Amino acid sequence: MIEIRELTVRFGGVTPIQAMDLTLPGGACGLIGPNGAGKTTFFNVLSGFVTPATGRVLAFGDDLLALPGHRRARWGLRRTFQTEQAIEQLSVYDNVAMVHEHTGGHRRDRHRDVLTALDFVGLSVSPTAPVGALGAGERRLVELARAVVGRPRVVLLDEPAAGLPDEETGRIGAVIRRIPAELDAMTVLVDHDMSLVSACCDVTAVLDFGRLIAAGPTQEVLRDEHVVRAYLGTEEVA
Ligand SMILES: Nc1ncnc2c1ncn2[C@@H]1O[C@H](COP(=O)(O)OP(=O)(O)OP(=O)(O)O)[C@@H](O)[C@H]1O
Repeated sequence: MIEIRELTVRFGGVTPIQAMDLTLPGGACGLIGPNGAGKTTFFNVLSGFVTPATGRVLAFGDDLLALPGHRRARWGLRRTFQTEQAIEQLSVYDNVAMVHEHTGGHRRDRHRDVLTALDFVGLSVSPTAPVGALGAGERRLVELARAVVGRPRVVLLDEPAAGLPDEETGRIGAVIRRIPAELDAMTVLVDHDMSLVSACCDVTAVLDFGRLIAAGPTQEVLRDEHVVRAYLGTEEVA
């Protein structure tokens, strides 16, 4: 569970998050909103790239903002970024092992944990293959493997299937859907693809230019008239 209280972020005159109060109950959660609504900024606050002006974030009761960024990773906070982070010249294995090391995984467990993560995401290429030689869908699976290796507790996913065709997006969604039950970690998915959000998230919150405008069971939220208006004018969201 993540509890956000009175969270405000300011960049000069821009306030991308304003007095946000939100409880993400655990399991599979979604966060949606128009471009510039503050979703990535929210992830940046949780992962330590941005310091908020005010507010508290409790993750499973722990005061996340009191921990420096590297301690949050060791605590079990993981994230993917809109742009791929894997290093093209390094192998699939080394790219995942690097995160295992950074997040405090024991060296003696590394081989097993890296192969387990690759198996979990269903990556069928050789672990020794350089990431630069992989196709777009496989590279996104490497990003997911990096986010789940070891012992994640909260996995933040920022448009994890961006740019992929529907079939490969479905494959990514199927992996994300398994994370809460099989890895005992909660997921928070930020995405503009409402079919992916519907498929992966039990509950969804909606940000609109710094303000939380809806939160609840995903199917109800996607039908909410305020959400439909904020997101797409008068059209249905999904
Ligand atoms: N480091 C920064 N300095 C100044 N302004 C910033 C910074 N980071 C984000 N912003 C601004 O904050 C607002 C929210 O941006 P953010 O990237 O969080 O939105 P988003 O909801 O993730 O959008 P998208 O769906 O396009 O990824 C935008 O107006 C953006 O220009």
